[in-house]
Amino acid sequence: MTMMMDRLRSADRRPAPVAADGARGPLLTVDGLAKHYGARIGCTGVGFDLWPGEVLGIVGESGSGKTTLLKAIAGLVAPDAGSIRYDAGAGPVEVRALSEPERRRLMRTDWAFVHQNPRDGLRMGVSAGANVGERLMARGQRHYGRIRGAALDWLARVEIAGARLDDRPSAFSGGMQQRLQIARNLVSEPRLVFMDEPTGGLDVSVQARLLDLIRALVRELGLSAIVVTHDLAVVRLLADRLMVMKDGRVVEAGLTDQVLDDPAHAYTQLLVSSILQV
Ligand SMILES: Nc1ncnc2c1ncn2[C@@H]1O[C@H](COP(=O)(O)OP(=O)(O)OP(=O)(O)O)[C@@H](O)[C@H]1O
Repeated sequence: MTMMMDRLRSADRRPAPVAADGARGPLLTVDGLAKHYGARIGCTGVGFDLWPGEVLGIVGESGSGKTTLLKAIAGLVAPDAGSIRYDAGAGPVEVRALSEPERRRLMRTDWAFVHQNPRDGLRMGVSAGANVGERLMARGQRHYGRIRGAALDWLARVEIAGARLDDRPSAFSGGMQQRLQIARNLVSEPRLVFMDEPTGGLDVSVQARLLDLIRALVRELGLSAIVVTHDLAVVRLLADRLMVMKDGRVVEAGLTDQVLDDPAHAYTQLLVSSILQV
């Protein structure tokens, strides 16, 4: 299995893009990552590289381990085994070896996590403006006018009227809450964004608009992202590369169009054909 994954990784590896900050090589390198819940496998033996500016999609049916993998990488659940190396430009750092304050600082600055349910990623008791401004304050920004200006700017970028700045997220629709969560996450200019079913649970028309917005922001900001979804249309639109998971393991990986148009693994063929038949 490991050999197969190594082969997949080297086969789909593209020349290293050079990031704006001059960093070369993968932004993130995951190796042998595993998380068990008692005897049950959450995910196991997962390895991949993520290059600067690249969007990686993780697909698979319910229970295949997508969310566990995403949270294990992002440090929201503790992995049992494996390594996660992150390179912000000064050389790779083993994330699992960071102290808790260092890891939290990484999550507040370089990394961001967009939850499927905006309630998990927003503070529902404070205003939209405070939700967006908070991450700037966490990065040391203290100037009220500048924080308010940045919050207004980001509300506009996610298509929320500036007049809603002082409203609480509970007064927003589901789609607006998700856009606010995205603004809250992107305002601090993270390099790496984790997204767990970012369009899940929304009406189809709202999903399409949100997907367009995410795609535009990812391209405009040159973000690297890992996007978990069970929706192949989402990865088709967003992801450069794809990993297909089944029973906690990666069964296929490659360029998105290649995997979707010419799936090698029987399980991926089933996933693709079941979608096409809908
Ligand atoms: N907190 C938990 N406690 C025990 N088992 C868990 C827990 N979270 C996930 N699991 C199990 O780990 C496996 C992978 O679950 P996970 O939620 O990562 O899959 P998923 O692909 O994200 O599914 P979905 O698309 O439904 O969210 C499943 O067998 C699940 O039952």
